[in-house]
Amino acid sequence: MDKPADHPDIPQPKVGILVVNLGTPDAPTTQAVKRYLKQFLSDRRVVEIPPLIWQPILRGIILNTRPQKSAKAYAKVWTGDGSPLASFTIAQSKSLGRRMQAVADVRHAMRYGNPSVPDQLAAMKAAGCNKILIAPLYPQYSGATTGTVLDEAYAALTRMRWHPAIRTLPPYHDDPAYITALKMSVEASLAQLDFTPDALVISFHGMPERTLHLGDPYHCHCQKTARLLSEAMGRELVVSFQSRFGRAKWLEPATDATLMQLARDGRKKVAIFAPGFSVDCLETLEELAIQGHEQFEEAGGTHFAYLPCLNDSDIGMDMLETLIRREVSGWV
Ligand SMILES: C=CC1=C(C)c2cc3[nH]c(cc4nc(cc5[nH]c(cc1n2)c(C)c5CCC(=O)O)C(CCC(=O)O)=C4C)c(C)c3C=C
Ligand SMILES: [Fe+2]
Ligand SMILES: [Fe+2]
Repeated sequence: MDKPADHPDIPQPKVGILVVNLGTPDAPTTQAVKRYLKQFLSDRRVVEIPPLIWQPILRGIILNTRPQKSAKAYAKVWTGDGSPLASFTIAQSKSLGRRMQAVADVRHAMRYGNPSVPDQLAAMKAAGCNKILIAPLYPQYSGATTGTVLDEAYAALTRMRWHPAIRTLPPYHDDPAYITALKMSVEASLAQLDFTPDALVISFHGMPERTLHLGDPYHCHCQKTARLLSEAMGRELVVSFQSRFGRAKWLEPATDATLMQLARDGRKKVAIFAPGFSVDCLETLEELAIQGHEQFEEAGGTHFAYLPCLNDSDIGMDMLETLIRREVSGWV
Protein backbone atom coordinates (compact mmCIF):
# COMPACT_ATOMS: atom_id res chain seq x y z
CA MET A 1 0.00 0.00 0.00
CA ASP A 2 1.21 3.56 -0.77
CA LYS A 3 2.40 5.61 2.17
CA PRO A 4 0.18 8.76 2.39
CA ALA A 5 3.13 11.02 1.50
CA ASP A 6 3.58 9.19 -1.80
CA HIS A 7 -0.04 9.29 -2.78
CA PRO A 8 -0.45 11.45 -5.90
CA ASP A 9 -3.71 13.02 -4.64
CA ILE A 10 -2.29 14.19 -1.33
CA PRO A 11 -0.50 17.55 -1.68
CA GLN A 12 3.09 17.50 -0.51
CA PRO A 13 3.94 20.00 2.22
CA LYS A 14 5.59 22.98 0.59
CA VAL A 15 7.58 25.35 2.76
CA GLY A 16 7.63 29.08 2.11
CA ILE A 17 10.03 31.57 3.65
CA LEU A 18 9.09 35.25 3.64
CA VAL A 19 11.93 37.60 4.57
CA VAL A 20 10.60 41.03 5.48
CA ASN A 21 12.27 44.40 5.78
CA LEU A 22 11.03 47.93 6.40
CA GLY A 23 10.45 49.21 2.87
CA THR A 24 11.70 52.28 1.09
CA PRO A 25 10.43 54.85 -1.42
CA ASP A 26 10.06 53.83 -5.08
CA ALA A 27 12.18 56.79 -6.22
CA PRO A 28 14.30 59.54 -4.63
CA THR A 29 11.62 62.13 -5.36
CA THR A 30 9.50 64.29 -3.07
CA GLN A 31 6.28 62.60 -4.26
CA ALA A 32 7.55 59.03 -3.79
CA VAL A 33 9.05 59.83 -0.37
CA LYS A 34 5.79 61.50 0.66
CA ARG A 35 3.79 58.36 -0.25
CA TYR A 36 6.24 56.20 1.70
CA LEU A 37 6.37 58.41 4.79
CA LYS A 38 2.58 58.71 4.86
CA GLN A 39 2.19 54.94 5.15
CA PHE A 40 5.22 54.48 7.47
CA LEU A 41 4.46 57.31 9.88
CA SER A 42 0.73 56.49 10.02
CA ASP A 43 1.58 53.11 11.56
CA ARG A 44 0.45 53.31 15.18
CA ARG A 45 3.25 50.93 16.16
CA VAL A 46 5.78 53.52 14.89
CA VAL A 47 4.28 56.75 16.19
CA GLU A 48 2.40 56.04 19.40
CA ILE A 49 0.50 59.31 19.53
CA PRO A 50 -3.33 59.16 19.31
CA PRO A 51 -4.30 59.58 15.62
CA LEU A 52 -6.62 62.51 16.36
CA ILE A 53 -3.55 64.45 17.52
CA TRP A 54 -0.90 62.89 15.26
CA GLN A 55 -2.64 62.80 11.85
CA PRO A 56 -3.13 66.61 11.62
CA ILE A 57 0.55 67.10 12.51
CA LEU A 58 1.64 64.45 9.99
CA ARG A 59 -0.57 65.66 7.13
CA GLY A 60 -0.39 69.38 7.92
CA ILE A 61 3.31 69.78 8.75
CA ILE A 62 5.56 66.74 8.35
CA LEU A 63 4.36 65.54 4.93
CA ASN A 64 4.72 69.10 3.60
CA THR A 65 8.30 69.58 4.79
CA ARG A 66 10.20 66.33 5.36
CA PRO A 67 9.73 64.55 1.98
CA GLN A 68 11.68 67.21 0.07
CA LYS A 69 14.58 67.10 2.53
CA SER A 70 14.57 63.29 2.74
CA ALA A 71 14.37 62.93 -1.07
CA LYS A 72 17.65 64.87 -1.35
CA ALA A 73 19.23 62.51 1.16
CA TYR A 74 17.91 59.45 -0.72
CA ALA A 75 19.29 60.86 -4.00
CA LYS A 76 22.82 60.80 -2.51
CA VAL A 77 22.72 57.04 -1.93
CA TRP A 78 20.42 55.88 -4.76
CA THR A 79 22.04 53.36 -7.09
CA GLY A 80 21.45 51.98 -10.59
CA ASP A 81 19.56 49.15 -8.86
CA GLY A 82 17.36 51.57 -6.90
CA SER A 83 17.21 52.15 -3.17
CA PRO A 84 20.03 50.35 -1.32
CA LEU A 85 17.55 48.88 1.17
CA ALA A 86 15.50 47.34 -1.66
CA SER A 87 18.41 46.07 -3.74
CA PHE A 88 20.21 44.48 -0.78
CA THR A 89 17.00 42.91 0.53
CA ILE A 90 16.30 41.42 -2.91
CA ALA A 91 19.89 40.14 -3.07
CA GLN A 92 19.49 38.50 0.36
CA SER A 93 16.23 36.84 -0.67
CA LYS A 94 17.74 35.56 -3.94
CA SER A 95 20.80 34.24 -2.18
CA LEU A 96 18.69 32.45 0.43
CA GLY A 97 16.48 31.10 -2.37
CA ARG A 98 19.54 29.57 -4.09
CA ARG A 99 20.83 28.11 -0.83
CA MET A 100 17.46 26.59 0.07
CA GLN A 101 15.99 25.85 -3.34
CA ALA A 102 15.76 22.13 -2.69
CA VAL A 103 13.52 22.68 0.32
CA ALA A 104 11.73 26.04 0.25
CA ASP A 105 10.18 28.82 -1.82
CA VAL A 106 11.92 32.01 -0.62
CA ARG A 107 10.46 35.49 -1.26
CA HIS A 108 10.79 38.96 0.21
CA ALA A 109 8.27 41.57 1.30
CA MET A 110 8.33 45.13 2.62
CA ARG A 111 6.28 46.32 5.59
CA TYR A 112 5.71 49.65 3.78
CA GLY A 113 5.48 49.81 -0.01
CA ASN A 114 5.93 46.86 -2.29
CA PRO A 115 5.88 43.90 -2.50
CA SER A 116 3.57 43.94 0.50
CA VAL A 117 3.33 41.26 3.18
CA PRO A 118 -0.34 40.39 2.37
CA ASP A 119 0.38 40.12 -1.37
CA GLN A 120 3.37 37.86 -0.85
CA LEU A 121 1.55 35.62 1.64
CA ALA A 122 -1.29 35.25 -0.87
CA ALA A 123 1.19 34.50 -3.69
CA MET A 124 2.93 31.84 -1.60
CA LYS A 125 -0.39 30.29 -0.70
CA ALA A 126 -1.35 30.24 -4.40
CA ALA A 127 1.99 28.60 -5.19
CA GLY A 128 1.08 25.79 -2.81
CA CYS A 129 2.99 26.77 0.34
CA ASN A 130 1.12 25.34 3.30
CA LYS A 131 3.90 25.98 5.82
CA ILE A 132 5.32 29.49 5.96
CA LEU A 133 8.12 31.00 8.02
CA ILE A 134 7.81 34.77 8.40
CA ALA A 135 11.26 36.23 8.99
CA PRO A 136 11.38 39.92 9.91
CA LEU A 137 15.04 40.82 9.34
CA TYR A 138 15.50 42.80 12.55
CA PRO A 139 18.01 41.27 14.98
CA GLN A 140 16.69 43.37 17.90
CA TYR A 141 12.92 43.19 18.56
CA SER A 142 10.84 46.32 18.76
CA GLY A 143 7.11 46.84 18.41
CA ALA A 144 7.88 49.41 15.69
CA THR A 145 9.75 46.90 13.51
CA THR A 146 9.30 43.16 14.18
CA GLY A 147 5.98 43.75 15.95
CA THR A 148 4.35 45.64 13.11
CA VAL A 149 5.56 43.12 10.48
CA LEU A 150 3.90 40.33 12.44
CA ASP A 151 0.71 42.42 12.95
CA GLU A 152 0.52 42.87 9.18
CA ALA A 153 1.04 39.16 8.52
CA TYR A 154 -1.53 38.07 11.12
CA ALA A 155 -4.06 40.60 9.74
CA ALA A 156 -3.58 39.09 6.27
CA LEU A 157 -4.12 35.59 7.68
CA THR A 158 -7.46 36.59 9.24
CA ARG A 159 -8.70 37.08 5.67
CA MET A 160 -7.76 33.53 4.60
CA ARG A 161 -10.22 30.67 4.80
CA TRP A 162 -7.48 28.02 4.78
CA HIS A 163 -4.49 29.11 6.83
CA PRO A 164 -1.01 27.86 6.12
CA ALA A 165 0.87 26.73 9.22
CA ILE A 166 2.93 29.69 10.45
CA ARG A 167 6.24 30.08 12.24
CA THR A 168 8.09 33.32 12.90
CA LEU A 169 11.80 34.00 13.19
CA PRO A 170 12.51 35.18 16.75
CA PRO A 171 14.79 38.16 17.40
CA TYR A 172 18.40 37.07 17.06
CA HIS A 173 20.22 39.88 18.90
CA ASP A 174 22.08 37.44 21.16
CA ASP A 175 22.32 34.43 18.88
CA PRO A 176 25.91 33.11 18.73
CA ALA A 177 25.59 32.80 14.92
CA TYR A 178 24.76 36.54 14.65
CA ILE A 179 27.44 37.65 17.10
CA THR A 180 30.07 35.52 15.34
CA ALA A 181 29.03 36.86 11.92
CA LEU A 182 29.32 40.45 13.19
CA LYS A 183 32.73 39.77 14.71
CA MET A 184 34.01 38.24 11.46
CA SER A 185 32.55 41.01 9.30
CA VAL A 186 33.72 43.91 11.48
CA GLU A 187 37.21 42.44 11.91
CA ALA A 188 37.50 41.86 8.13
CA SER A 189 36.47 45.49 7.47
CA LEU A 190 38.89 46.80 10.12
CA ALA A 191 41.72 44.83 8.52
CA GLN A 192 41.15 46.77 5.27
CA LEU A 193 41.59 50.20 6.89
CA ASP A 194 44.76 52.23 6.44
CA PHE A 195 44.52 53.46 10.05
CA THR A 196 43.97 51.99 13.51
CA PRO A 197 40.82 53.45 15.13
CA ASP A 198 41.05 55.03 18.59
CA ALA A 199 37.38 54.17 19.06
CA LEU A 200 34.90 51.72 17.57
CA VAL A 201 31.32 53.03 17.62
CA ILE A 202 28.32 50.68 17.42
CA SER A 203 25.29 52.71 16.36
CA PHE A 204 21.69 51.47 16.57
CA HIS A 205 18.58 53.17 15.20
CA GLY A 206 16.92 55.09 18.02
CA MET A 207 13.43 54.89 19.50
CA PRO A 208 11.50 57.22 21.81
CA GLU A 209 12.83 56.58 25.34
CA ARG A 210 9.23 56.13 26.49
CA THR A 211 9.02 52.80 24.63
CA LEU A 212 11.70 51.41 26.96
CA HIS A 213 9.61 52.35 30.03
CA LEU A 214 6.52 50.84 28.39
CA GLY A 215 8.31 47.48 28.18
CA ASP A 216 9.68 47.39 24.64
CA PRO A 217 12.80 45.15 24.75
CA TYR A 218 14.58 47.03 21.94
CA HIS A 219 16.99 49.02 24.10
CA CYS A 220 17.97 45.93 26.13
CA HIS A 221 18.41 43.88 22.94
CA CYS A 222 20.75 46.54 21.50
CA GLN A 223 22.78 46.71 24.71
CA LYS A 224 23.05 42.91 24.82
CA THR A 225 24.23 42.71 21.20
CA ALA A 226 26.88 45.33 21.98
CA ARG A 227 28.02 43.57 25.17
CA LEU A 228 28.27 40.14 23.55
CA LEU A 229 30.11 41.51 20.53
CA SER A 230 32.49 43.51 22.72
CA GLU A 231 33.25 40.36 24.73
CA ALA A 232 33.72 38.30 21.55
CA MET A 233 36.04 40.90 20.01
CA GLY A 234 37.87 41.60 23.25
CA ARG A 235 37.64 45.35 22.81
CA GLU A 236 35.58 48.34 23.92
CA LEU A 237 32.58 49.35 21.81
CA VAL A 238 31.02 52.79 22.22
CA VAL A 239 27.21 52.37 22.00
CA SER A 240 25.02 55.11 20.53
CA PHE A 241 21.55 55.63 19.00
CA GLN A 242 20.95 57.47 15.72
CA SER A 243 18.16 58.92 13.55
CA ARG A 244 16.24 60.93 16.13
CA PHE A 245 12.77 61.88 14.85
CA GLY A 246 10.35 64.36 16.42
CA ARG A 247 10.42 66.26 19.69
CA ALA A 248 10.15 63.48 22.26
CA LYS A 249 13.24 62.31 24.16
CA TRP A 250 14.91 59.44 22.29
CA LEU A 251 17.31 56.80 23.53
CA GLU A 252 20.72 58.22 24.33
CA PRO A 253 23.54 58.84 23.78
CA ALA A 254 22.89 60.15 20.28
CA THR A 255 25.31 59.00 17.59
CA ASP A 256 26.02 62.51 16.22
CA ALA A 257 26.80 63.89 19.71
CA THR A 258 28.93 60.81 20.48
CA LEU A 259 31.05 61.21 17.34
CA MET A 260 31.66 64.90 18.06
CA GLN A 261 32.51 64.22 21.71
CA LEU A 262 35.02 61.52 20.72
CA ALA A 263 36.81 63.96 18.42
CA ARG A 264 36.87 66.63 21.13
CA ASP A 265 38.24 64.09 23.63
CA GLY A 266 41.16 63.46 21.30
CA ARG A 267 39.97 60.15 19.88
CA LYS A 268 40.46 61.40 16.37
CA LYS A 269 40.38 58.12 14.47
CA VAL A 270 37.02 56.39 14.50
CA ALA A 271 35.31 53.45 12.83
CA ILE A 272 31.54 53.10 13.07
CA PHE A 273 29.11 50.32 12.18
CA ALA A 274 25.38 49.67 12.59
CA PRO A 275 24.54 45.99 13.15
CA GLY A 276 20.83 46.57 13.86
CA PHE A 277 20.30 47.13 10.13
CA SER A 278 20.41 43.85 8.26
CA VAL A 279 21.21 45.81 5.09
CA ASP A 280 22.71 49.18 4.30
CA CYS A 281 20.13 51.89 3.76
CA LEU A 282 19.56 55.63 4.02
CA GLU A 283 20.27 55.60 7.74
CA THR A 284 23.70 54.02 7.34
CA LEU A 285 24.93 55.27 3.95
CA GLU A 286 23.73 58.86 4.27
CA GLU A 287 23.30 59.54 7.99
CA LEU A 288 26.42 57.70 9.19
CA ALA A 289 28.82 57.42 6.23
CA ILE A 290 28.18 60.97 4.91
CA GLN A 291 26.71 63.13 7.69
CA GLY A 292 28.51 61.35 10.53
CA HIS A 293 31.80 61.69 8.70
CA GLU A 294 31.27 65.45 8.23
CA GLN A 295 30.23 65.98 11.86
CA PHE A 296 33.25 64.06 13.14
CA GLU A 297 35.70 66.01 10.99
CA GLU A 298 34.10 69.36 11.87
CA ALA A 299 34.67 68.48 15.54
CA GLY A 300 38.36 67.82 14.86
CA GLY A 301 38.43 64.13 13.93
CA THR A 302 41.05 63.14 11.38
CA HIS A 303 40.21 59.58 10.28
CA PHE A 304 36.72 58.13 9.82
CA ALA A 305 35.50 54.82 8.44
CA TYR A 306 32.00 53.46 8.04
CA LEU A 307 31.96 49.65 8.11
CA PRO A 308 29.20 48.02 6.00
CA CYS A 309 26.25 45.95 7.23
CA LEU A 310 26.19 42.20 6.67
CA ASN A 311 24.04 42.69 3.53
CA ASP A 312 24.23 39.64 1.21
CA SER A 313 27.87 38.88 2.08
CA ASP A 314 28.81 35.21 2.48
CA ILE A 315 29.26 35.79 6.22
CA GLY A 316 25.82 37.37 6.52
CA MET A 317 24.06 34.79 4.35
CA ASP A 318 25.68 31.85 6.18
CA MET A 319 24.29 33.33 9.40
CA LEU A 320 20.77 33.88 8.00
CA GLU A 321 20.71 30.39 6.50
CA THR A 322 21.68 28.92 9.89
CA LEU A 323 18.93 30.82 11.71
CA ILE A 324 16.28 30.01 9.11
CA ARG A 325 17.14 26.32 8.69
CA ARG A 326 16.84 25.99 12.48
CA GLU A 327 13.30 27.45 12.41
CA VAL A 328 12.08 25.25 9.55
CA SER A 329 13.66 22.07 10.86
CA GLY A 330 10.96 19.43 11.16
CA TRP A 331 9.26 20.99 8.15
CA VAL A 332 12.03 20.13 5.70
C1 LIG B 1 16.35 49.04 12.53
C2 LIG B 1 15.36 49.44 13.27
C3 LIG B 1 14.51 50.64 13.13
C4 LIG B 1 13.79 51.21 14.18
C5 LIG B 1 13.73 50.74 15.60
C6 LIG B 1 13.12 52.34 13.65
C7 LIG B 1 12.29 53.20 14.38
C8 LIG B 1 11.75 54.40 13.93
N1 LIG B 1 12.02 55.03 12.73
C9 LIG B 1 11.32 56.21 12.64
C10 LIG B 1 11.33 57.14 11.58
C11 LIG B 1 12.02 57.00 10.36
N2 LIG B 1 12.89 55.98 10.03
C12 LIG B 1 13.29 56.13 8.73
C13 LIG B 1 14.10 55.30 8.01
C14 LIG B 1 14.51 54.02 8.41
N3 LIG B 1 14.28 53.42 9.63
C15 LIG B 1 14.81 52.15 9.64
C16 LIG B 1 14.81 51.22 10.68
C17 LIG B 1 14.26 51.44 11.96
N4 LIG B 1 13.40 52.45 12.32
C18 LIG B 1 15.41 51.94 8.35
C19 LIG B 1 16.06 50.66 7.88
C20 LIG B 1 15.23 53.10 7.59
C21 LIG B 1 15.78 53.37 6.18
C22 LIG B 1 14.77 53.24 5.09
C23 LIG B 1 15.38 53.37 3.71
O1 LIG B 1 14.57 53.62 2.79
O2 LIG B 1 16.58 53.25 3.48
C24 LIG B 1 12.66 57.32 8.18
C25 LIG B 1 12.71 57.78 6.73
C26 LIG B 1 13.83 58.59 6.34
C27 LIG B 1 13.72 59.99 6.84
O3 LIG B 1 12.85 60.74 6.41
O4 LIG B 1 14.51 60.32 7.74
C28 LIG B 1 11.88 57.87 9.21
C29 LIG B 1 11.02 59.10 9.14
C30 LIG B 1 10.57 56.33 13.84
C31 LIG B 1 9.61 57.47 14.15
C32 LIG B 1 10.84 55.23 14.63
C33 LIG B 1 10.29 55.00 16.00
C34 LIG B 1 9.75 54.05 16.50
FE1 LIG C 1 13.43 54.39 11.29
FE1 LIG D 1 17.81 59.38 9.28
